[in-house]
Amino acid sequence: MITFENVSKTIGHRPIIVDVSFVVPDGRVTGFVGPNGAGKSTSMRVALGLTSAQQGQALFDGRDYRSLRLPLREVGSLLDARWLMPNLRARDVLDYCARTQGVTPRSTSLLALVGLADAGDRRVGQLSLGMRQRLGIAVALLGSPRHLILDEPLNGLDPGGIAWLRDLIRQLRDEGVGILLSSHIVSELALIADNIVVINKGRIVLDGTLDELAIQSRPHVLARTERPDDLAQATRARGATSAHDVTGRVVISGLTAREVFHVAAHLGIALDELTTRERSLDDIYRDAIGETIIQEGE
Ligand SMILES: Nc1ncnc2c1ncn2[C@@H]1O[C@H](COP(=O)(O)OP(=O)(O)OP(=O)(O)O)[C@@H](O)[C@H]1O
Repeated sequence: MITFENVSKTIGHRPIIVDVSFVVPDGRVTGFVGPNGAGKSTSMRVALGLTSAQQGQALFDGRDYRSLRLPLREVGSLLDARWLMPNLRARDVLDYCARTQGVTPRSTSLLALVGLADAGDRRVGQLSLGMRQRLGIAVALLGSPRHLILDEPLNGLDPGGIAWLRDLIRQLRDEGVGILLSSHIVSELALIADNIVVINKGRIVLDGTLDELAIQSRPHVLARTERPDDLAQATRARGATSAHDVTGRVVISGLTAREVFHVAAHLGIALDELTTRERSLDDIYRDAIGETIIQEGE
């Protein structure tokens, strides 16, 4: 298990991550999502001992990364595939990392696993971004680690590569590996993650299983009328929550479309549009990061 315990990091006077706490359980995929600059990479870099935090700690089964004697055997990571030495051949990168980490070299089987069987003799600098991502994943898997930290691993992969990596991640999860996987796109994570942790402006703003988040997906009724304030007020009087979206529609939760229709009819409010919208995981995410299109009514 990976545990982030109240991790805070400031650069200059600027808080970069603030009191970050969450758990990456074994045998689960934890999706780590947030907008650009939210603090995902910094949290991962703190965990991997690449940068220090002023407060708190991240532990792998209770141990600090820097205290691990042969880290590659316990923690695999892919932060930025551009770091890979450009002049080395792909096979040599794997052999070099294996030798320095006390891990049995198995470059041929790993290159095959990540779909680079024919590229082992090519220099890293000649590989495409997607191919370097695949090589980086091979490096992460060298020591058959129990924990994986993957920063935007789907970047640069073509649709076939994305499907391949999802399958590989599921397979590793089923073998008991605890995987922390970052992305900007929550719907992309929903296809693979068991848990979702949302970070925004350096703070964790949502943390739950996909099932827990699904419970929050209450449907909304959207109504367009020339008397939006009257309709919003009338539905609130019936115990609903109502707001206006940026297109001027009234957004009502807590009543069905049929009930909204009756409220409007009772007051003689003409409706130009009445629809029900499920709240997607993306809506919940956007609410959490304060990007929702819904503005609270008066
Ligand atoms: N070495 C640094 N010096 C100054 N600011 C930094 C440094 N490293 C990161 N930051 C700032 O910290 C904030 C968080 O960056 P971080 O890379 O962790 O975000 P992120 O969520 O991974 O973003 P992205 O999705 O764009 O990769 C950003 O505002 C970034 O500019």
